[in-house]
Order: sequence, then C-alpha cells, then structure tokens
Amino acid sequence: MLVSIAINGVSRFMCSTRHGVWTSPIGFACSVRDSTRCFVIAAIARVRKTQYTLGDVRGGVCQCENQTIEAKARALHEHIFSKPEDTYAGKPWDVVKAINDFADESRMMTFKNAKIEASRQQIAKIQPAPKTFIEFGGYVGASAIAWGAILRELNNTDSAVDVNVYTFELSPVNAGVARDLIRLAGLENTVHIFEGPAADSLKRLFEEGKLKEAGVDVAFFDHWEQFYLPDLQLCEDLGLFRMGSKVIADNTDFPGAPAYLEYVKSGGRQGGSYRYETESIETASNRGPVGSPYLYLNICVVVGTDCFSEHRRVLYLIWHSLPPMFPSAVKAHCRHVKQVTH
Ligand SMILES: C[S@@+](CC[C@H](N)C(=O)[O-])C[C@H]1O[C@@H](n2cnc3c(N)ncnc32)[C@H](O)[C@@H]1O
Repeated sequence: MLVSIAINGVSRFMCSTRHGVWTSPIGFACSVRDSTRCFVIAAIARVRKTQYTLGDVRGGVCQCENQTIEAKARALHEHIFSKPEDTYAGKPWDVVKAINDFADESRMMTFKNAKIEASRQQIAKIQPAPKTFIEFGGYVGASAIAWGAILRELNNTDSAVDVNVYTFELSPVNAGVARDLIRLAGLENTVHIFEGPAADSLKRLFEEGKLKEAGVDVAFFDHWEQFYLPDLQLCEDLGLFRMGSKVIADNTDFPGAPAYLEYVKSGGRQGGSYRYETESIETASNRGPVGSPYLYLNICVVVGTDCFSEHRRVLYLIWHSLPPMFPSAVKAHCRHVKQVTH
C-alpha cells in the first residue's frame, strides 16, 4: 500500500512491506515490496523532479532487505528439514511444491508453479531436447530444481549424463540453502550452484570449458533486473547461444526491465551477433489478480547468429586480458572495435 504524507510541508511517500527495509534517496526509511518499489521511485522522482532508473530501484536493496531475504531462506530450510527425511528425499517436484507452499505463506520471491508450467511448455518445444541451462538468480533453488527435473524428463534420463543446470546466486546464505535442497531432491549431479555475481561465475565456467560456444540451450533471468541486459550481452560476447536457444526472463514488465525489453524487442544488438524474436506470455494466476503484470514472462528465441564467433571470442579474450589500469581511452577504442567488428 502506498501512502502519501506531508512532513514539514513536503510530500513524502511510504508503502507497505513484503520484505525488508529500503532507504530512499530522500533519506527516510520506507518498507518496500517488489510490487510497490517502482511506484515509490516514480513518486519520489516526481517530488524531487529527478529521473530515477531501475538501477536505483535495485541499488536500493539495502543490507536490511538482504538480511530479511536470507532470514526467510533460513526459515524455509528449517521448515523442510524438520520433516522426516524420506518425505522429500529424491523427489524433486515434492521439494519444489514444499518450497513454494512455504514461499506463498511467507511471501518469498520464488518462481511459482504457474510460471514453471508455462516455462516447461516453452522448453519442451526446443529441438533437440535441451541439455544445458543457465539460471541467473538461484535464491533457494525452487526454479533450479524444477529445471533439473524438466531437463531429465525431456532427455529421458534419471542420471546426470550431459544434462546440466548452472545456477548463480549472489548470497552465500541463499546458495547454502539451495545447495541443501538440491541435494535433498537428488539432483546434486545435475544442478550446480555458484556463489557470487552471476557474471563472474559465467565467465569462470566459460574459461574452464564447462560452458562452450553455442552450448547453452536455455538461459533464465530472475536476478535483479538491472543486470538482465548486461548479463544477456555477456552471454552474447561469449557466444553461448545457438539457433533456437531460448531466453526466459521474469519480471520484465513489472517491477520491470525496460532496457532489456527494448533491446530484445528491437531484435538484439545493432549489427550484433544474435537476432531474437520475442513475446511476453501471460501465465495462469497464482500471484496477483488476472491481468496483473506479475503474470508475464518474456520469452526470446534466437533466430539468427552471425558468422564472426571466432573474431568475437578473440576480441573478448583480448579485452578481458587488458590490465585494469589500462588507459580507459584504449579500452574504449577496443570496445568500439569489438562493436563494429560484430
Ligand atoms: C527472485 S530471486 C530468484 C528466485 C529463484 N529463481 C527461485 O525460484 O527460487 C532473485 C535472486 O537473485 C539473486 N541475485 C541478484 N543479483 C544477482 C547477481 N548479479 N548475481 C547472482 N545472483 C543475484 C538475489 O540474491 C536473489 O536471491
């Protein structure tokens, strides 16, 4: 709920909470839930006649909010592991359901069943059956466990042969909870979680050869929206997609990832390495009223790739081998060369 109040004759805005405390740029603390964060920013921007971006929104996720998110993850862990072990052991879909039942009660930001089902339908259309899945934003592992189970089903395998989900999670606390739940679901050989910024983990996996050029079938974006576009472009720079790869992104419409949406709707980088076709699909409602923006997923399909992947890879390696103190003008020149060479 958004409330307008007047303090010393100046309009201020407060809103109700789902998780955490966020400190606004005008210096008072207000509790914010995902659905109201954009309204608050817009309201503050109007009062201050200032433009705020989504970066500010996500940049506003303060330590207190992270702690609340982690506290809920710990509570989930305690709840699930308080049950007899055979309740969930080796049953991925039961684990996903248990996580999401708890998440509904405690208003946790997991990827809920209706969206998992809509995504499954999209993933099932990929030919040949997808084997490699990367996920940005693992949290407690609800979606990662679902992806692991779906990939095994589509490949008719109970084992981990060649079927991998790589999920990236910023917080070590959340990643620890996810790791235990993935193991409980019996998917520890299929679903691999990496702590730290997703971009760093992705680069490391590529350098180690675990992710290969044209080797990613599906990418799922569910971390902070300000990272959607740079992380998609990193996937492009590494040449990870192939024709027919899909990119699924949550929350693009609300709270919103406008730069990302504009980019994919325009088909990708001007003269760039991949061309996309994209649509936002509405999912069944288990969060928010029908027609609410909460229900939309953005789906991109790679419909074109360039023939310069070797150039791109070499330029990427040169660019990233430049020392951090390298004069920025030279780096800027390299970036320009990289763009025009695409
Ligand atoms: C909406 S939750 C993900 C929910 C998860 N997909 C699930 O179904 O349980 C977003 C998560 O992204 C993580 N995150 C945010 N920015 C990140 C980044 N740059 N790299 C890795 N993880 C990030 C947050 O810590 C948070 O746990």
